[in-house]
Amino acid sequence: MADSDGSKYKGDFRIFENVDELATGLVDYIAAISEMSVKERGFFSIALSGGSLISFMGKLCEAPYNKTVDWGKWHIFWVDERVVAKNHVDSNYKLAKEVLLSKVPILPSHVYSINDNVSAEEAASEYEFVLRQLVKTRTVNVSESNDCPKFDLILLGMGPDGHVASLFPWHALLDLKDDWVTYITDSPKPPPERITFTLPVINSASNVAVVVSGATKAVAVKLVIDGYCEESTEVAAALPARKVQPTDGQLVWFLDNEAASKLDSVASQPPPA
Ligand SMILES: O=C(O)[C@H](O)[C@@H](O)[C@H](O)[C@H](O)COP(=O)(O)O
Repeated sequence: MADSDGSKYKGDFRIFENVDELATGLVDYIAAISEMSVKERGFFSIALSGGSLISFMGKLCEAPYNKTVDWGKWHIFWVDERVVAKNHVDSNYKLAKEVLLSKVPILPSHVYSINDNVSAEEAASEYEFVLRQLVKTRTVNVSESNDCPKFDLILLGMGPDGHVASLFPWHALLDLKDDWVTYITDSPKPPPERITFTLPVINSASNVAVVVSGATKAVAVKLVIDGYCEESTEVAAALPARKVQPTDGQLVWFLDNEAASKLDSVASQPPPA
């Protein structure tokens, strides 16, 4: 189904029986992009969202990934982060550290967490400054079309309202064109204060993966991918996830059967050989 402007939502869609198989498919994909990025650039720049997505990444601590991934070349960022102390239960950094960062030999200097001692506005500004330095050194690649940072991989979750990162339906942040990192103080999903990448940065990535599981997301998944859902009065085009369309990167959705249960026709496409 196309949007009012006739655009059809494009992407690859991988549907898995259950979350365990989804997690395996996801970490295989991450390991493959890591290997390709390190071979091509000598670095792998990956940006993480929060939520259940991170629990799936725990498989990277297991064989064979713990031995085959070139962890020393990883540079880890956050697509969005709650403006709380880094040891707070709501911190995406804390979540990623417990599940992955504390269990694999990623260099601490390659882990770019926010300054948790300043306001949301200052944290966003500082994070963007750090990012601009890393684009200058090409640790993070740059998009030829708009000078945005071109991450090797951006990992997104999606809320039941179709939000990604900390970009929520109908929010003014969705219209930002020049900022790379912005902030929100009225997040509908608690906690209220967060920093977040903007859509231009997300859509400049070489690879974007949207990782969604569970029946509670099925209506939003259908609205985003099919462009309509009889069970909802929501305007599909307003869902931030439907605005994720990488300019010249690859988009892959990782779905379990429950999240994909209302889709019309997306046949599960096996990963490339
Ligand atoms: O910091 C955050 O809250 C996230 O970045 C947010 O975008 C999350 O990824 C989705 O809300 C999905 O979360 P679940 O997968 O846990 O539902």
